This record gives sequence, C-alpha cells and structure tokens, in this order.
Amino acid sequence: MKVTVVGAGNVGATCADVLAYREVANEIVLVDIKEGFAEGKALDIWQKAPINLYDSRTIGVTNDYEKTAGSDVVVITSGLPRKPGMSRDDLIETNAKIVKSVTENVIKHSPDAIIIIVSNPLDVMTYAAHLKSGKSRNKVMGMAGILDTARYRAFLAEALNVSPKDIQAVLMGGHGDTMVPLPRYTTVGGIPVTELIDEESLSKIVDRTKVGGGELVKLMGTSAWYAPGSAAAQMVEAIVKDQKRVFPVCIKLEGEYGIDDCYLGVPVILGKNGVEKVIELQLTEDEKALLETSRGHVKAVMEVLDKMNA
Ligand SMILES: NC(=O)c1ccc[n+]([C@@H]2O[C@H](COP(=O)([O-])OP(=O)(O)OC[C@H]3O[C@@H](n4cnc5c(N)ncnc54)[C@H](O)[C@@H]3O)[C@@H](O)[C@H]2O)c1
Ligand SMILES: O=C(O)C[C@H](O)C(=O)O
Repeated sequence: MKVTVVGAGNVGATCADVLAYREVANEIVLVDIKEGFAEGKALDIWQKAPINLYDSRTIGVTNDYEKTAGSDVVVITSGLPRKPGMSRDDLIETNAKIVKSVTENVIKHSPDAIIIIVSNPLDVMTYAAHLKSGKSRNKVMGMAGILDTARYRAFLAEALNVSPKDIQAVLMGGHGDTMVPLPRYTTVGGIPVTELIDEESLSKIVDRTKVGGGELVKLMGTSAWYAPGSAAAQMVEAIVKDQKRVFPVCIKLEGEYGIDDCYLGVPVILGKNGVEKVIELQLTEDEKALLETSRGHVKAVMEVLDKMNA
C-alpha cells in the first residue's frame, strides 16, 4: 500500500508519522513545496523507526509528483493555517488555489487514489478538490468530524472522569462554529450521556467543542496538529485496511437529510471503496434546524468559491 501526504507542515508531518508508526502503509510519500522540508521530515520519521519499531518507509520530495505515482490514498494538508483573529473561511482564497493545483498533480499520477482533504475551510476545500478531480463523491472526502468528535469526547471524559476510550459520539454539519454535536447520540460505555451529566454542563461542553479549533489557535498562535494529523491517519487506516469504520466524514450530500449539492459532515461507513454508505439518522426538528443553519453557512462559502472559479 502506498499513501501520499501533501503538505509536510504540522498536520501533514504528524499524519505521516502516525501512518508510519502504526504501519498503515509500507510506503509513505511526503510532499511539500518548500525545498528540502518534506525530505527532512520524512528522514526524521524514518530515523525514529529503530526506536519505535516500525518498518514503513517514509520518503520526502519537493513538489515531485512522479514519486507519488500509484498512491492508493492521498491526504491533502497543504495550505495556510489560520492565525488568532481569523476564521477558517478567511483562508479560502489562498488555500483554494493550493488545493486545486495539488489535486490536479495528484490525479495526474494517481488516478485511482482516494483523496482526503484536511486544508481549511474544510468543507469548501473538499468541494474544490471534488470538482477538480472529477471523481465519484465516495472517493473525495474531508476530515473534520473525527477531530471535532474527539474534542467533544475528550472534554466529556475530563468532566466525567472516565476514559476517553469509552465515549462514543456523533457530530454533524460543517467544520465551523455551526457544527452540530448530538448529545442524543452520545454514550459512555453504552450509557446515554444525559444520564451522567446535567444539562448545563453538557451544553457548556457542546459550546466549547464548537469553538475547539479557535481555543487552540488562541493558545498557540497557529492551529492544532496532533489530533488533526491523527484523525486523518485514522481515516487512511480505515480505507487501507477496509475496516468499515463508522465516522463523521465530510462528503457531498445528494439528497441525504433532505440536502442536495452541499458538502457536510455526516456519519458514514469508511472502507476500501472510500465512503461506502452515508448513514441517515432520524433527527429531531431541533437537530434538523441546527443542521440547516450549518448547511446555509457552508453553502455561502461554496458560493464564494464558485465566484472565484467563474
Ligand atoms: N480539517 C481540519 O480539521 C484541520 C485541522 C487542522 C488544520 N487544518 C488545516 O490544515 C492546513 C495545514 O495546517 P498546518 O498546521 O499543517 O500548516 P503548516 O503551515 O504547518 O503546513 C502547511 C504546509 O503546506 C505547504 N504547502 C503550501 N503550499 C503547498 C503546495 N502548493 N504544495 C505542497 N505543499 C504546500 C507549506 O509549505 C507548509 O509546509 C491548514 O489549512 C489548516 O487550517 C485543518
Ligand atoms: O481551527 C483551525 O483553524 C484548524 C482546524 O480546523 C481545527 O479545528 O483545529
């Protein structure tokens, strides 16, 4: 199996590192536009192999897509991260150009690859890559839901003083402050979370999750990478090992949830064919209204991209 990660910055290098030490693929190619940067990161990860005991080969290249040829999965993390005071949507102009040109290069050399987008604004960059690739929607998806649910689950684990391993949750919508965590579908070791925590504390956790990315940007001056890189690697692993994992993933909706032609996070089954099924939950009227607000937000940013393309 061969996996390419484009962008050897914070998120891309973390993703490549997780893929290597979990031996998800035997060949991992890291690409960056900055001369020598991906080569250095890949070499560093390879030199960790005798310490952490793995044999996945990591290779770094500067903008040389021939070396990525025949990749089974490609993760695109190239692009600017936001700084304090910015929203993810502020990145659209620069990152759309990067994501479109990277997708073109990827497709040229790996026409059969499944593509996972990480660059922000996530839902609209998934749209940009999907358009450029000309692939079926199940092969071009965005990573955000695993990260956002992980934040939600981590906050809950802390509040309840339980292991994060035992918290299962679903979250839907766009990767922005309008995302929709779903307490009704949150369990702790099989117990509905609402039986273990009061409404006010749960609602504070939901609110903190929605701005979870911004909390880290404020603390660090740039955005997060350990959890995002690991989340992208988890998606790659589900595909490469045909695990049929159930994750929230950003995909083009074609009628599911009564939504057409919009890229949003929804629960899916992820396996060797990419998104193998979109799972449709029976949402309450309140949950539907929250999802509609999120759809409206993403759609407005998709229209900005359409104008840039026009
Ligand atoms: N979807 C999510 O949940 C999520 C989470 C975290 C970060 N992000 C996004 O991921 C992106 C990367 O974040 P980061 O922290 O790794 O940033 P970073 O600045 O550390 O790394 C980005 C890398 O992309 C490279 N790059 C730029 N243009 C390129 C091109 N044309 N070809 C190849 N490489 C190119 C840069 O040289 C840089 O090394 C940002 O857009 C950020 O907002 C998304
Ligand atoms: O917050 C950001 O800008 C990066 C990413 O989308 C995140 O949620 O960590």
